[in-house]
This record gives sequence, structure tokens and C-alpha cells, in this order.
Amino acid sequence: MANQDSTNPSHDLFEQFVQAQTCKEVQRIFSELCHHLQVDPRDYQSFYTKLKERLNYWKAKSLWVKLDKRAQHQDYQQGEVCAKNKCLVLGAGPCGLRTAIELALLGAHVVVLEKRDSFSRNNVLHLWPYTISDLRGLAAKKFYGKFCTGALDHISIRQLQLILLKVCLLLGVEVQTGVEFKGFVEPSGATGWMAKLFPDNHPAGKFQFDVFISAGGGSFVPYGFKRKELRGKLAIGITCNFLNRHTAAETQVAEISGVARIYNQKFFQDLLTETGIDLENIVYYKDDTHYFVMTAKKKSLLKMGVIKQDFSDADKLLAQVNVDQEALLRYAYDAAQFSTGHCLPDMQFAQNHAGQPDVAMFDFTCMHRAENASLVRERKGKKLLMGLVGDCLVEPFWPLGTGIARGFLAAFDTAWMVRSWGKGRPHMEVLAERESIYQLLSQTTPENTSKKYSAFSIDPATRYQHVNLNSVKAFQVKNINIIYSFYFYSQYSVGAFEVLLKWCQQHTAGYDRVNVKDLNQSWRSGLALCALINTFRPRVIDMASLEESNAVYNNQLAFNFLERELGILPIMSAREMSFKGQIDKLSMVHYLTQIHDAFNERTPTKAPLSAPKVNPDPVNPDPEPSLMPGFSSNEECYFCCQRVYVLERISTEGKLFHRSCFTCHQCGTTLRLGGYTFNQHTGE
Ligand SMILES: NC(=O)C1=CN([C@@H]2O[C@H](COP(=O)(O)OP(=O)(O)OC[C@H]3O[C@@H](n4cnc5c(N)ncnc54)[C@H](OP(=O)(O)O)[C@@H]3O)[C@@H](O)[C@H]2O)C=CC1
Repeated sequence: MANQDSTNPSHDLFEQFVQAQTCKEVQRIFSELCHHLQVDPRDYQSFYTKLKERLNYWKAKSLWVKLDKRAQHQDYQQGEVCAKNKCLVLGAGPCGLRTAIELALLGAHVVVLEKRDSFSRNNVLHLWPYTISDLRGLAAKKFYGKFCTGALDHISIRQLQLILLKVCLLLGVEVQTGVEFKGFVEPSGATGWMAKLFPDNHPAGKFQFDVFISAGGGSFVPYGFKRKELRGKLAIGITCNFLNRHTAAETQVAEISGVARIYNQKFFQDLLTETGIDLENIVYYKDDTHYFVMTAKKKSLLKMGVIKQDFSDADKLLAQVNVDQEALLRYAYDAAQFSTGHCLPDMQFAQNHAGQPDVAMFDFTCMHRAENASLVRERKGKKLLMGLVGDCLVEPFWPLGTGIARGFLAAFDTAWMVRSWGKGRPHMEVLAERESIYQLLSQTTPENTSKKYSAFSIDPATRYQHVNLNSVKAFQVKNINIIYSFYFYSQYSVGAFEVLLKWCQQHTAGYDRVNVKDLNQSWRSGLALCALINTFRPRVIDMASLEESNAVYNNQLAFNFLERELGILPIMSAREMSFKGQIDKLSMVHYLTQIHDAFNERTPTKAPLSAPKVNPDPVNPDPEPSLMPGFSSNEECYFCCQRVYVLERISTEGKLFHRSCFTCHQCGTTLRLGGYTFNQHTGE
């Protein structure tokens, strides 16, 4: 049998594919293998089956058994459920690739874009038990024999990418490296959503898709998604990697799963005395490299000359010009030496993707998380479902080791969303469900997720212990989608703001005391809004009776009309609009876009600019304004029962709150979504 295997070129190629250790090598051998077996990976729906038929020998079979087991899960409905969907995934980091695998199993046509052309991240990720079980199910051990054999559970980012890349390719996912996503090409009559790429003649630019998943990492978030900043006290992280030659002496050195100052003061005191290095904590993982990550105190970095000058602003403090690279290397080297008892022989820095010693210093004082995980865009009748996964969705706090675990949970949740999309569920329901699940993500720990790892699937109920798929309602995501739609649109359509401004100017021209020069400050007196209404509904407002100095009255008058007649909810109070220092442009763009959309289809009625009209009492409009379908008539804060405007509100558990009212019942601290528990019985 062994002889027969080694003489069969396809078996030999398959073995090389399984063992390949760089991204380029994997892609090259895969292409040779496909060529040799005469299977076309572009034929994504039958590619895996054909490959299996043609590679029907014992070594390959053990892999097929694993992948078949996964593919046969009921969630995928034998690859039928998303057979009509085309998905573009941005980023071939672990989260992008993991998502792509699920989308392929659902039967979708999947293309992954990655701007790097190599996998060069040495840094090592901590794995929760469920991720180990998940990766074993994808035959991780076959691709990487050392998978989780150490005393601790971890894997280098590049090894993880290699495993996932191989699975992706076998399942018919197209992975394009060395190509950067630059934005969207909106649908025309004949074509659907496409991507603007660099290089711009890249063939993936022709791919038309209805699902876009961004897994572009912490520094990439597609326009249209808003991020929240979570700021803690200054924390400076240092990562470094040393070559692992896998000698007996290196094997002897014990890993450090995490030692923190509060638990081992002596260790840190000795380190300080011996080296002058002052740390809060340190982790050491032995993987492809010897990987260290530590939190250093600013004072010691200044004292050791790593940081040249003290600044209160973290960006300035850690700016390249303010860091002495040689001193940083020394600092990291000495910390690594000390913490391994000087037992690692001949420590030499591994290289990063730029060919430099792999040492990085970063600020994790401030982390980001997206306010929502999904959006739907529609242009020319073509809908695009957008989702975020990985660091792009939630940046992890590395000492907790949550990055990849929560990253994979979000990948599954996103696949579940695409499944609902593929099933044709109304898109607001799809989004509401996705946002309901997203609220759980920041609370998840290995302890509060299900322990039945083998039963984990893309179905959230198999993973989260208490999942309520309806905690966010469809009407609540509606406003989020409207808010960002214009913003999003404007980023990719040259001059979209100008188009809106021109439209406003055109329809307010000629009115006394109205001069629209921009999309925010010119609207303060309320006269421009009233003028706009008067152009399209000439008998509603008596323009001549309005006074410029009575801004609250004018704004309230316009707000009332727009809400009652067109269902457009005010984004702030009339008082705020009149007196706020700077009117937020994005908020006004959102508001004016809705007015534009509501009036745009109608031809303005040519009427005298100041014909006598009867103004309703704006301060006391209809007691029960009839709202348009799709809008809630109950836009009150659950806690204070006051009106809650779109831009100041958050929603969870099917309720709305002012941001300022969403506080802990016990200590009064402002809470964030995902960082609270709700008592259904007391309503607190
Ligand atoms: N230092 C560390 O230890 C790091 C750890 N991680 C961890 O890795 C895990 C997975 O992270 P994940 O969310 O998958 O993100 P990753 O950062 O691993 O992957 C995202 C990939 O997308 C690429 N990319 C970004 N923008 C574009 C674009 N416009 N077009 C094409 N490609 C693009 C990025 O390239 P580029 O990076 O060049 O922008 C990167 O290779 C998490 O646990 C995370 O915490 C992630 C990053 C660093």
C-alpha cells in the first residue's frame, strides 16, 4: 500500500498539500493537484464531491470522513440552503476563513479577499476548549500534527490560517491573496453588487455578490458601521517572538499561561530588581516560535529609554518617532530571559512580515466594538447583506484570551444569519435576529457557554445557554439601517452629500431668511425645514408668520408635521436642534435623507412662497399622532418614560432606553449592551 501511494502522483501531491507550510505553497500545490485530477475549483458546488471521488485512497479518506461528518449536519440542508447566494468575505485572517468554511457548507459561492500575500503572523492565540473541539472536527491534527499537544492550548495565527485555508480550498472556496478591497461598485441595471479592488484589473472584481462579510481585522471596518470606543486605564502591551529550534533544551522550558502581578508579587519584584523592567503580567507560549506577551508599566518604559518622551495622549506616546527600537528589543529580550529562568538557549528574534525582529508595542487602553453586527443595503432593487466578524466586530482584550473564541462564535452567528437570508426570511427579521445574538457575544466565557462541544453548530441554541432570538425587534433595526444608509452611500458615491445639499437648496430657494449653505448649521432656525415642507405641501405652514428668533417653535412645527404625515421620527428635540453648539452633520444627513426620500417621488407644488396658512400648535400637536406602518408609536425610554430620540437611544430586551438611563440598578454605573443582566420579573 505504501509503495502504491508514493508512486501515485496525485497522492504525492495531496500529501504535499496537507503538509504545506506557507500560504503560497498551499495555493500552488492545490492548483497542481486540481490540474492533475482534472477538477475545477470554480465548479464550487460539485468540486468537493469530485475531489473525493478522484482521491479515494486511505489517507485522503480519513480527511473526507471528518469533513463529511460536518457537512452532513442538518443546519446545512445538504448545501441547498444557500445554493443561490454569493458571498464575498474580506480578510483571510482566522475569522474570515472560518466564516468562509461555514458559508461554503451552506452551499454558497464564496470568494475570500486578502491583501497580504503571505501568512506571517507568529503571534499565538489562546484556544477555548470548544475551539479545539471545533478545529479537531475540521481535521486540524491532520494538517498540523502538533495541534494542541503542548501543556497549554494555543496555536500561532499563521498555523491556524494554514489549516483553515486548506479546508476552505477543499470545500471550493476561492481564496484570493495579494488583493485589497477598496469599496463597492453599486448595482447597475444589469449587474449586481461588485467590489472595487486593488489591483483594479483583478478578476475577483467581476464577482457579483449578495452577501458581504468583513473580517478585515481591528483596523478595517466598512463604512456604514459605527464603532464604540471602550477606554480603560493606560495599558501598554508588548509582543515578541523568538526562533524555536525545537531542541531538547527548549522543550524543557515551561510555558507560562499567564502570571499577573497581583498573584505573584515576588516574581515581578525580582524582575524589577534584576532588570529594571516593571510589568503587570506576562504570558509565554511555545509554538512555532517562543511567543511572549506582556503588559509593561509606562514609568519603566520611560526609565529604560524605550519611550523617549512622556505624553498623556497614548497615540503620541507610542508613535514610532517616540520609541527607541533598540531599547524595546532589549526590554523584551530581558523580560523573556528572566521569565523563563534564563533557560532558553541562544534566543534570537523571529522575523515579522517586514523582515524585522518580531517585536511590537501597542496600546490596548482603548478597544473598539461595532454598535451593530449587520446591515442591509439596497440599490436599484438589489439587496446586499453585510456582516462583521472577528476583530472587526469586537476587538478582544488580549489578557482574557477571548479573541479567537469569540471570533469563531461570531463566525457561526454570521453563518446563521446568512442561512436565514438564503431561506428568504424578510431582511429586517434577519437583522433583528443577528443583533439579538450579537448582544450575547461580550458576555460569553468558557463557563457560560454549553459544554456539549460536539453538538456545537451554527445554530446559536447549541452554543449559548440562554439565547433569545427576539430580544431586538425588527422595527429597532430599521432605524439603524436608515441612519447608516446615507452615510454608507456617501462614502462610495462621489458627491452624494453634494447631491443632497443641492436638492435642499433647490427646494428652499427664494424663501425669505432661508439660506441653505450646508447640511447642519443652516437648519438651526427651523425656517429651512419649514420651507422645504412648504415647497412640497404648500397649505400646511404659514411661512410669513414664522420668526427666525423663535427656533424652538419652528423646529417643533416641522418635526411634528414630518412625523405625523410622513412617519419620519425626529432625531433630537427641537430645543437641542435650536441651541446645540454644533448640529451633528451625520444626524442631519440621516434626517434630510428621509425627507428627501419621502418627497423625492412627488413633484413640488408651485404655490406662493408665503401664502397664508394655519399653523398647528407645535408644542401641543395631536395627542396621538398616527404613525406610518413600521414605526413604533411607543418611542419612550423604558426607565424614565420620556421620549427617546433616535440618536440618543439604545435598545435591548425589546425595549428602548436613553443611553444615560441605561445604568446599573444597584450602583448607577452606565452599562453597555452585552454587559448587563436583566431581571424579567422585576424589570430591572
Ligand atoms: N498582534 C496580534 O496578536 C494579533 C492578533 N489577532 C487575533 O487574531 C484573531 C483573528 O483576527 P481576525 O478578525 O481574523 O483578523 P486578522 O487581523 O487576523 O485578519 C484580517 C486580515 O484582513 C486583511 N485586510 C484588512 N483590510 C483589508 C482589505 N481592505 N482588503 C483585503 N484584506 C484586508 C488584514 O491585512 P492587514 O493586517 O495587513 O491589514 C488581515 O490579514 C483574533 O483573535 C485577533 O485578536 C489579530 C491581529 C493581530
